[in-house]
Amino acid sequence: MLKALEKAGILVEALPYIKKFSGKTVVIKYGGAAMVNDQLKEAVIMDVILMKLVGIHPVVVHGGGPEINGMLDRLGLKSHFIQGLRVTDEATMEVVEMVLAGKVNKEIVALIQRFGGKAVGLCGKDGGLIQAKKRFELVKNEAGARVPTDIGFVGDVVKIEPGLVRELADRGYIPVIAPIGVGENGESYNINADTAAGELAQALEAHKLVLLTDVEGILRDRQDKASLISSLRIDDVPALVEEGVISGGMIPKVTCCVEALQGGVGQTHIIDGRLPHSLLLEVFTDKGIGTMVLK
Ligand SMILES: Nc1ncnc2c1ncn2[C@@H]1O[C@H](COP(=O)(O)OP(=O)(O)O)[C@@H](O)[C@H]1O
Ligand SMILES: CC(=O)N[C@@H](CCC(=O)OP(=O)(O)O)C(=O)O
Repeated sequence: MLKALEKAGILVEALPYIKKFSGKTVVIKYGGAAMVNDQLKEAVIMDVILMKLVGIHPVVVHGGGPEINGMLDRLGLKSHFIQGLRVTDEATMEVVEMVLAGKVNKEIVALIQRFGGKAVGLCGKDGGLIQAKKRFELVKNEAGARVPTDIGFVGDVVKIEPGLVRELADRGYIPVIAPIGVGENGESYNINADTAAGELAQALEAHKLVLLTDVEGILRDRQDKASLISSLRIDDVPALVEEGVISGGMIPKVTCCVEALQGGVGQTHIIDGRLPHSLLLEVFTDKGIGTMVLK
């Protein structure tokens, strides 16, 4: 049990951070891998609600990769990834949209409401929020050259229309956003949730972008927790990707941090969403956790 003085100390420690972030936007990417159990989900949601109550504008962008895999599995469809991105044919796109915009999005909204917050769920189609076009992923061929490769209905963000999100945030709501983009002809695009979060953070001129995931942060050696890279300069990122230290799902994460910083976002962090209240620790305490990617 914490003694009263210690509890007070914790609150006092939070004060400068509350003051610093009041009125500022913090984009939180809540990944499927960090949504593994209800207890953890509730802890994340409570942190987000607390942020809102002290005057910060949290915006949640969620993933749901494992949920999509589960549903594809039940339907007898295969999951296939290239460089961390799901190869998305028409049937897969239908499932992705149903799971992300239909199921996961509304579950998060309901949870926020249940714990006393106010939330509105959107996908990138609502109000033209995330406008996208087909992405051609650069993939190394046998000769080692990077060639543009068709991976189906995977989208690149063309434009973000952030007005609606700002209005909702100003009116006391926590916007919850599913990473589905809309094309010129109203077609849907599957956008990696980290990428969508990074783009939204830029468009909203966010103070901070926090990516919650299922590892401690960026590890130099994935078998060794002690090898956590606690701060990483953007200039050092390409070499770590080239060496294979950063691979798979970590590639879109670190790329989106780099782009967000270049696009004016103040701070970017990759933290462990499995650790209860990691978000709170990151935002309100002196104790840095996870990996901070910085300019
Ligand atoms: N250097 C690294 N450090 C930590 N994790 C890494 C690294 N390189 C690749 N990864 C992988 O990236 C994963 C996180 O990405 P992903 O599975 O897409 O998570 P999320 O669902 O949270 O977006 C980790 O679980 C790990 O398997
Ligand atoms: C193009 C692409 O890969 N889209 C992702 C979108 C969901 C996502 O990013 O979920 P996590 O954050 O839980 O990984 C997918 O289909 O899995």
